[in-house]
Amino acid sequence: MTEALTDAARAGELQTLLGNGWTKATDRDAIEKTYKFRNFIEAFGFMSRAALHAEKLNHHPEWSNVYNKVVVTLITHDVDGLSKLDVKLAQIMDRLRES
Ligand SMILES: C[C@H](O)[C@H](O)[C@H]1CNC2=NC(N)=NC(=O)C2=N1
Repeated sequence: MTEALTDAARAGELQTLLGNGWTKATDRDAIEKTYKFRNFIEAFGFMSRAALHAEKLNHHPEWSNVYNKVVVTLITHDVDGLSKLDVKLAQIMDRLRES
């Protein structure tokens, strides 16, 4: 069972993500980011690569795509809030975005 994000991780890794384009959702304990790409193929390529990581982690994003934009929300449904899996997937997505 995944556990809620610790206070230490909230002060550490989570703050780093919040300085890197992620924002806290206003209505629940989740983080959100909009990635913008040059075109649909690049956006969809990002989603395909992120999907493989999500499946491997058994941790899945809430997301949507319109043309060159991918809007991502990360939350751990099992704890109804953030866990270290959300931090991990956010870090992976940011890394994929740069590659
Ligand atoms: C049964 C399965 O392991 C769970 O439903 C997993 C799948 N993917 C998940 N993804 C997310 N974002 N949160 C979860 O709690 C979650 N739980």
